[in-house]
Amino acid sequence: MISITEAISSIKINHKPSFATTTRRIEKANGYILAKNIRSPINMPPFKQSAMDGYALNLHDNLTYKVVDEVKAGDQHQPILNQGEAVRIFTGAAVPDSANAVIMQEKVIATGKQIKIEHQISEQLNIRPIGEQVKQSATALKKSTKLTPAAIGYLTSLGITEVLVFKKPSIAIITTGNELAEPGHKLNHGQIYESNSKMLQSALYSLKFYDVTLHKVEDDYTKTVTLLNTAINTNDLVIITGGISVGDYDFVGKALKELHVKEHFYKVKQKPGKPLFFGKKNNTSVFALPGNPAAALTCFYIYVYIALQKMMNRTEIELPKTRAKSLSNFIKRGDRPQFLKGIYSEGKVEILDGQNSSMLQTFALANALVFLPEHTQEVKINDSVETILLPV
Ligand SMILES: Nc1nc2c(c(=O)[nH]1)N[C@H]1C(S)=C(S)[C@@H](COP(=O)(O)OP(=O)(O)OC[C@H]3O[C@@H](n4cnc5c(N)ncnc54)[C@H](O)[C@@H]3O)O[C@H]1N2
Ligand code: MOO
Repeated sequence: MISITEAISSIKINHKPSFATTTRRIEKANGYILAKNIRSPINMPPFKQSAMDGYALNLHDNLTYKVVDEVKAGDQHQPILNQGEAVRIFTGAAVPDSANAVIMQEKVIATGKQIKIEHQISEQLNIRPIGEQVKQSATALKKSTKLTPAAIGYLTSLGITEVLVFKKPSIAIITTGNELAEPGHKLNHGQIYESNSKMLQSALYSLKFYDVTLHKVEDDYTKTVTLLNTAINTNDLVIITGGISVGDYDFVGKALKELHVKEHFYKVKQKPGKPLFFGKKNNTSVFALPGNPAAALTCFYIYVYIALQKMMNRTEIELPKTRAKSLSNFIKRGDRPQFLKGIYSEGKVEILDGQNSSMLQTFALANALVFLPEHTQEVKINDSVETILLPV
């Protein structure tokens, strides 16, 4: 049995960023990392652009201007202004070359075709110069930038429709167990609904990993070997739940051995999630998480999460941690370090009841895991506790 620290460092050491790339449509690239610098194909803005509804002026010494034309957003004509002339203009419209300032309409007195401004204004006022945001051929975003909704908006504003990004791992989730029934069917005696697959798939989706397939296998050694073999050969990451403990019908460990998956660790001194396995075959990572749902999800956040971040070449590879004042008393039994479901808010954390690894009810309310190290036996109200913030 190894420690949590050893398990985490094994995962860090054994995951390298994947440099495989893929081209994605921009609207499907949120959360991906750019695999090369992107040059702007255009100047942005592409023309001298008005930032206000008002008048574009060819400035002169007088405060009175003659309005000679109008340019709306999208208009293509370019009226030529002599000094002292103005055109009515609107936000986003192209400012004529011969205009050198825009005054907002609230600041003028208009009488027929004439306007009067209150005082002299400076050149270029309210004009967004060509290429102010980014110049044509300049680097719009650098390689390794994580694409966010704002980045997608920005690249789209430059007319970019697809981007070269680092591939995300393809992930198989395999659930094991004869007792597992599909929701939608009546439960027979001894059955429970299978919930780990949808839970882990949702956790992956919220981290923006979408290449996820779900598989299930009954407690049968040959079928387990066959399914694991295919999953390992066709995915970058395989997450198995259940069947990893020591029972007569726990076939996952034996199947992984038969398939020559190199074991990096099996069993971590922690609660929940003691029978956690991590191994690799070729470039595929294999995590066998305990079947108990809360144990499986805890192991996902503490361990699988790190593997995913490393694969994606991200810099923040562990979930954020903070110290928080406990709002609860808690007594830890045994000497395993423990992760406890909690609700964190503004520097304080409530440790929830119902910490059993089979229970998801409290996990459904939690937004944090409180970590109690090996030698902490008790938490009292107002004690400072390490708190891991969940991406929920
Ligand atoms: N003799 C020992 N027994 C057990 C030990 C031990 O050290 N010695 N460890 C216990 C701990 S801790 C855990 S955690 C579990 C882990 O067992 P497995 O990973 O082999 O998981 P299963 O036995 O298959 O399932 C455990 C539990 O979870 C339910 N389950 C499984 N899969 C799903 C799913 N997809 N959706 C919902 N629920 C699921 C399953 O029905 C069981 O109730 O072992 C202890 N035993
Ligand atoms: O590891 Mo088990 O998850 O303690 O119940």
